[in-house]
Amino acid sequence: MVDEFEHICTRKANVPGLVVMKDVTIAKSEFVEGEKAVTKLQDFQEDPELFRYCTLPQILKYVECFTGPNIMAMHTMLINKPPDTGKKTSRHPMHQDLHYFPFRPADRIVCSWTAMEKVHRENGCLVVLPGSHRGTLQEHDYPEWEGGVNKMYHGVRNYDPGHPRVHLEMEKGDTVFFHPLLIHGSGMNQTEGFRKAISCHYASSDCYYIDVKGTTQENIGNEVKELASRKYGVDDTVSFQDTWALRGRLVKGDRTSL
Ligand SMILES: CCCCCCCCCCCCCC(=O)SCCNC(=O)CCNC(=O)[C@H](O)C(C)(C)COP(=O)(O)OP(=O)(O)OC[C@H]1O[C@@H](n2cnc3c(N)ncnc32)[C@H](O)[C@@H]1OP(=O)(O)O
Ligand SMILES: Nc1ncnc2c1ncn2[C@@H]1O[C@H](COP(=O)(O)OP(=O)(O)OP(=O)(O)O)[C@@H](O)[C@H]1O
Ligand SMILES: O=C(O)CCC(=O)C(=O)O
Ligand SMILES: [Fe+2]
Ligand SMILES: [Mg+2]
Repeated sequence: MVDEFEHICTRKANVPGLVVMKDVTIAKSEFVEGEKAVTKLQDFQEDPELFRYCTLPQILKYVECFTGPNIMAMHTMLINKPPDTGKKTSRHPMHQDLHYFPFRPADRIVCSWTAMEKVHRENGCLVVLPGSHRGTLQEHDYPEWEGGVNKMYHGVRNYDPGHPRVHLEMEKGDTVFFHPLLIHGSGMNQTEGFRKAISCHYASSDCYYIDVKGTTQENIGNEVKELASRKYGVDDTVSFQDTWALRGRLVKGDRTSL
């Protein structure tokens, strides 16, 4: 999967629908080539080699406990957290993934996140607020960071910095499964290496879409729709829900609703 990542970065592989995202400070500075420019690959569901991650039986065994037998891969990412440029933009603000998802119920959604190498505090491991998955969805917005923030890196507004945190230091291949309401983020990468992880958000295909108009999710819904119209030229008839229905891919069972 590391090889496939490199092929994508050097354009030896071209994957329909895949979004290659650069760190904001790297994108706005001079040209950086290949994988060193890439912060994250998003939506690799049409890449056979990377999508193999989403179908691994040793992962689905646990996913099925939360989703039941009809399992959709709704969101796929390969994160290549770069060495921080000094602006602290390699951080990911504390957030709840449910903010991005116009479907419910939350308990039928689960994320698997696998370390592709040793992750620790120095290279920016995941940080979680234990127990926060028992709360509700919070208001999210861009954090006020001096050095800039990556596109769509919304964070929880007014979260309690005094809440206990747990740093998830992991060995290569270790996998964490977490609830979409769990407040989490990741720190700066203070090493010279790129910290790689691969993840998939699964949901039961029996989940249903919700309308985010008038909710705290309206801001991200509008941002995603703007991106879809800029990138694919689609008009306003393509909804926030549609952008998810188009990207979601069945991994097991039947596609009943999503
Ligand atoms: C169907 C579609 C669906 C998509 C849905 C995604 C939903 C995901 C939800 C789930 C999320 C789960 C949780 C999460 O992971 S949250 C983080 C998720 N982030 C994204 O999904 C980002 C998606 N990608 C984009 O928005 C675009 O590809 C960006 C904007 C990144 C590049 O744009 P484009 O491809 O057109 O490239 P360009 O080279 O022409 O640059 C244009 C301008 O943008 C500037 N720029 C470049 N890089 C960045 C950056 N990192 N931050 C800020 N700005 C950036 C660049 O300097 C230039 O500005 P200027 O110099 O003109 O001022
Ligand atoms: N959708 C989910 N994704 C990830 N973890 C989950 C999800 N739903 C529940 N969990 C976690 O799985 C474990 C079992 O959950 P369950 O709700 O069955 O038990 P519980 O006794 O209510 O525990 P808790 O009070 O910690 O939630 C708990 O640790 C819970 O936090
Ligand atoms: O890998 C990380 O740093 C966290 C990424 C994350 O939480 C997300 O993209 O939703
Ligand atoms: Fe997240
Ligand atoms: Mg419970």
